[in-house]
Amino acid sequence: MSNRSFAILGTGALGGFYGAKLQKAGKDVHFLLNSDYDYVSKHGLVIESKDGDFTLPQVNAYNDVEKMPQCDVVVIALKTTQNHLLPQMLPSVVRDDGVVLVLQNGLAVEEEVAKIVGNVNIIGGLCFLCSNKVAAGHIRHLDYGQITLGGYANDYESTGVTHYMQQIANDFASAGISMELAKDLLLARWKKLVWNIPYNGLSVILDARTDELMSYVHTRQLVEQLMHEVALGSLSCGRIIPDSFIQTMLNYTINMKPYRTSMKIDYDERRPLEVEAIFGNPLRKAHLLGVNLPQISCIYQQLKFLDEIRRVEVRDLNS
Ligand SMILES: NC(=O)C1=CN([C@@H]2O[C@H](COP(=O)(O)OP(=O)(O)OC[C@H]3O[C@@H](n4cnc5c(N)ncnc54)[C@H](OP(=O)(O)O)[C@@H]3O)[C@@H](O)[C@H]2O)C=CC1
Ligand SMILES: CC(C)(CO)C(=O)C(=O)O
Repeated sequence: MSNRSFAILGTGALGGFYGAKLQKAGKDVHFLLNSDYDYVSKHGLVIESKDGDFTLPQVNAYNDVEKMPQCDVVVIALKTTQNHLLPQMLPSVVRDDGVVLVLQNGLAVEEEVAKIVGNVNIIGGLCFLCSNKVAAGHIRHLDYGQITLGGYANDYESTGVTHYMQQIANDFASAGISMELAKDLLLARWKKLVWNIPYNGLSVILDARTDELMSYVHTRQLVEQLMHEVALGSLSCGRIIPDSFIQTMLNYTINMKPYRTSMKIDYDERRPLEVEAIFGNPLRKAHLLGVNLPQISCIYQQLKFLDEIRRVEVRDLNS
């Protein structure tokens, strides 16, 4: 067993789930919390999971990154809407020569991380996980859980499978998490967007669950068209997504339990939407390479409107 230490920045649906699994497997894990800090420092974490429920009555909880020890692996599990906090969080918690593991959805976060901490290894992880936080320190894992890891190098050059990726995959695998290693992080991120762009976007705009989007011919066609446009975006970066992958994602969703996407949950809960990481960054990357993605752009503009309206409502409610 390795003795690598882990810092989980954002102990919510994803960070709480994977962090708790790592601690249960005997790893040294440190959790950064926000509003749940008091509760979790007293009561720990409860994980309800389709793979078996468990509780951790005691965890290393922090409400200030400066109080955390420097760790070997720093897992970014905040919503990307909080990434403006990373410049003040990362430098103090990551060990020189340590690893920053970005488990968020979307594109280009690794580029932001590389600008903040130059002396570390950066790994991206694509999580096929359906998990929600249902109360303070209480995570409900509904389905799936696999993580695909890919190494980050300047401009998303492909790194192949690195030693660091292998070590971290072993740590997570020893905690019962299914792991896959990708040679090319940029391709892996575009592949994840094949799912997130249509379902996250349409679930909010059309007020629909995944099963509803797949039940009607018009929405199903729209999902498929958006998936093909994501593949065009990927191609603009020189990464080929085959049609068979799109078919696999459609089948995957048909077989999934009816699901409210993470963006839909955020919208319903009046939280900011991850529009820039999931839509804005891919659009800008493709645009810089001379490729416009009109259908994705149309979804992006509608989401920006809905997000802005919600933010104004929340601001007015709190003032
Ligand atoms: N949930 C899932 O199944 C999946 C999620 N993802 C991605 O993972 C990322 C995280 O999503 P998810 O876990 O669902 O989101 P959550 O909102 O459940 O978790 C984020 C956590 O970060 C905490 N946080 C926010 N600000 C701070 C701060 N300043 N200091 C400490 N903690 C803070 C929040 O605490 P508080 O609420 O108290 O502010 C919250 O608990 C996103 O990019 C998402 O797209 C990807 C695949 C699946
Ligand atoms: C694909 C899925 C459902 C789980 O990985 C997801 O990423 C999300 O809801 O945002």
